[in-house]
Amino acid sequence: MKFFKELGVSEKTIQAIEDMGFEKPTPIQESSIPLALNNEDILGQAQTGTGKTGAFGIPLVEKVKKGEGVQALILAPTRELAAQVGEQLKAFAKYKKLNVNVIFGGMSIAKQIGDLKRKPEIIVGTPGRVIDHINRRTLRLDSINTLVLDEADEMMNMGFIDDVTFIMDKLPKGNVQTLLFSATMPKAIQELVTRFMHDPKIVKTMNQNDSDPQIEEHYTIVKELEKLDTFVDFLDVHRPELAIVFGRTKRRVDELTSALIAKGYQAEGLHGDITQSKRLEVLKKFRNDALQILVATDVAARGLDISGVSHVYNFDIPQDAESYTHRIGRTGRAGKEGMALTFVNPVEMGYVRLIEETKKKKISPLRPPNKNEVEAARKASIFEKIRKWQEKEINAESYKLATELVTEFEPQEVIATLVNEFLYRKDDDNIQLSFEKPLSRRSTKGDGKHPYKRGGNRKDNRGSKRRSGNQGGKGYHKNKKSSNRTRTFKDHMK
Ligand SMILES: Nc1ncnc2c1ncn2[C@@H]1O[C@H](COP(=O)(O)OP(=O)(O)OP(=O)(O)O)[C@@H](O)[C@H]1O
Ligand SMILES: [Mg+2]
Repeated sequence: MKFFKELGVSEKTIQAIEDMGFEKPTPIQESSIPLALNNEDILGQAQTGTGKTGAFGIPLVEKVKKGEGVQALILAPTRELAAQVGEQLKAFAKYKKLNVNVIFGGMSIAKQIGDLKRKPEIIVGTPGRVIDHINRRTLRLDSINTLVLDEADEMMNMGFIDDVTFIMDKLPKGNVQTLLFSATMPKAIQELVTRFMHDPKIVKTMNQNDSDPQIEEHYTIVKELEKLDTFVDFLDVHRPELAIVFGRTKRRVDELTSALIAKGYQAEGLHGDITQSKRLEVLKKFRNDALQILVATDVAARGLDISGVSHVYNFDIPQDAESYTHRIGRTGRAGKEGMALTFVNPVEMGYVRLIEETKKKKISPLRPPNKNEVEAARKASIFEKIRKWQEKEINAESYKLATELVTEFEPQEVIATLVNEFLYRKDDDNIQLSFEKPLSRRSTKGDGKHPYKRGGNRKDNRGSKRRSGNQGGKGYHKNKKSSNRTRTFKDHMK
């Protein structure tokens, strides 16, 4: 393993990356940086959480010159990812003092126009808002010499391809270096991708053990009506530090979030119909450990790097192996360990097989915890919680109330009542989710075809207002077994 210096990275940038805690390059960085510095086009593939942002970001920061106009454009599929990549690039460029602007929808366009007037050297954005600025002539691409597509296969997917080609057409002809990265690169997409590049170098650092994400992968078979209770049982037994739970639709995310809150968990939802300021606020809370469970659609599947995510749950199984890879890749990052658990309706087993075939890896079955295990875990967590809470200063009012309570009731009775609420609120049978149709049965033999075609509303990330409409309203339903609405999968993506 080499050091950054040996890869041709300058002192200033090495200083910046050392400040970030990077000592040595990861394998994808080691292979990509020298090629990128040599102005080659790169198609880079490496597992989730192995430093692809640095693989394109470090050489890009090296190449860009301060004060010479807009030179690099990085496109990402979601606003949250654009914001995160922007932050990393700013950190890489700290001593070169480059100006990095992040532009995406849902935020004030006037402010972005003002920022763009100052000619940032690097722009990170989502395609929709970038096109907006091109059309308003507030962003000119004629001095761009580097284009990056992060999550390249997603950017070449149905919802984005037209926007991305529109932007590429506006770039100067001839000498733009293109750097395309993703953890997944289905064959069909790879051919498309290379058409946009000049003799690209294909860099794949997949099966190198030291960069393998350490993710323990499991599935559990569960019927739709038992999903919520089983999930809560697993949560109590696993006691995740931070967890991301993926639901198939926006309605599902809303309902699951409300149900978890009603059962006493700290949870918030993230999907394309939530206002942008709320989306950013939720993610900030999650990053700062002020929120334990993030419930999300696939909008959170790609690229997000949040340390402390110990568990990923697919409350609903994703319909293709790529989505699975990205979702579970939110844990087990930068050499850390993680656990992923997928809930599978019996008719969906074909999808587990598809994922196993594509990834050439077995996912092992896990039986739901039994009553005793759940009780033991909940009891243990009460002790743990009380010890933790006692570290905080206890409000004088609380002491006063405690005295009043024990004057009126037996102390044991008071505690037993509180414990009962804490432990058994979770078993409230009245909290139900609307029925969500399982994925349609798939042949378990594997038909050799890649089901890569997906929902047509991928653009939803950038225009949350565009598809508001009826999202199932109130969240979870009390005393309502199933509302059996027939809505298609596509209607609810993101
Ligand atoms: N050389 C390095 N040394 C130490 N940590 C690193 C290094 N490079 C990257 N990291 C850290 O590893 C984590 C994952 O990096 P990054 O987000 O770039 O992964 P990725 O490959 O883009 O993953 P994904 O496929 O999910 O987008 C980040 O927290 C990053 O700061
Ligand atoms: Mg990434």
